Amino acid sequence: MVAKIIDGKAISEKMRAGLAKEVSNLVRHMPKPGLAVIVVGDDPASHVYVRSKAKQTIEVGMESFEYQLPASASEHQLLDLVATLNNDERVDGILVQLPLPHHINAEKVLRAIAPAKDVDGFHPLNVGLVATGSGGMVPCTPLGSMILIKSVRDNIAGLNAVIVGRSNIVGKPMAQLLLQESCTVTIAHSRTADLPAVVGAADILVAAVGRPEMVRGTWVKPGSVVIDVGINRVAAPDGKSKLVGDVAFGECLDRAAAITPVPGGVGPMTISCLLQNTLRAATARRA
Ligand SMILES: NC(=O)C1=CN([C@@H]2O[C@H](COP(=O)(O)OP(=O)(O)OC[C@H]3O[C@@H](n4cnc5c(N)ncnc54)[C@H](OP(=O)(O)O)[C@@H]3O)[C@@H](O)[C@H]2O)C=CC1
Ligand SMILES: Nc1nc(=O)c2c([nH]1)NC[C@@H]1CN(c3ccc(C(=O)N[C@@H](CCC(=O)O)C(=O)O)cc3)C=[N+]21
Ligand SMILES: [Mg+2]
Repeated sequence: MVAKIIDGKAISEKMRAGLAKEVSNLVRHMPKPGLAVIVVGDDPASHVYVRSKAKQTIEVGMESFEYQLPASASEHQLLDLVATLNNDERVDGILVQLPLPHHINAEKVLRAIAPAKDVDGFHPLNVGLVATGSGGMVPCTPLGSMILIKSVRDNIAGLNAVIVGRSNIVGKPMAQLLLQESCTVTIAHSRTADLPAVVGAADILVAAVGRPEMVRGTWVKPGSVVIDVGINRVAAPDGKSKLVGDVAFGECLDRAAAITPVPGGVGPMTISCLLQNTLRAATARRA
């Protein structure tokens, strides 16, 4: 078997072309949808993401507002800025880039974002709505991963889905979406006994661990769909660095039915889903 490589970059570009059309229709009768992104501190990786988010936001015809606070910014300052943006009519979506510096309580900040503007889907109200299948803003990375799964499998009901990783931003919401689609869902984590055996039962595998190429090809069930969420920067032979996922991609090519690459898989989908959530927030809020 030769795995189909799922082209997240191409699918995300198509999504944005569709969003751009919708936005151009919308702005005939309302102001441009706006996305505000707040970064605290000067982590270079965060800046790369935030720049590319801003660029793509503008490309689909929306307004981008960027806020940079120093690493020394207080929790109070950040909460103040969130409150200002909650009340800013031009702003439909608010994203606070994670992780935050340790002296800031991230949970408190996420709860301060107006749920209607919570385009990350991290506010407890949206987490609850998604968990009960009652709507709510769906977190971007799981949403994008689900679109990639659907691009290769029409009906996933009854399939065994295994997620490695139980974070609030990827693993847990991914489990909710797969359960909603009637998969039999297993969530594995650092305390899981015999991870290779658990992974080996997966018809759909989602790896969201943050450990370069931890999932080996021999673990993967033949014929499965492999979604690699991991983004890990590692040293390359040429002395530079490169991105690799949480899955040993090359080892899976003759086992999996389909697999996402890193880069060019889930990452670009995350940003397109963020823009989709922003458009959704704008239409809902201004209706
Ligand atoms: N493509 C994209 O758009 C995005 C990519 N990412 C990437 O996805 C990866 C995961 O991110 P995130 O969810 O935030 O990470 P976290 O660090 O929050 O969570 C990692 C999870 O992996 C589990 N884990 C760690 N080591 C092992 C192990 N040896 N065996 C099994 N499970 C293990 C942890 O278990 P435990 O809970 O027991 O500690 C934890 O649940 C990262 O590489 C990140 O960069 C993240 C967000 C978006
Ligand atoms: N509040 C919040 N929401 C997030 O959604 C969020 C966050 N904080 N903090 C950081 C993580 C990570 N994340 C990525 C988004 C896009 C790519 C992406 O586009 N990656 C490209 C490669 C980019 C490169 O070359 O560095 C790819 O995989 O092809 C990666 C990672 C969103 N996150
Ligand atoms: Mg997101």
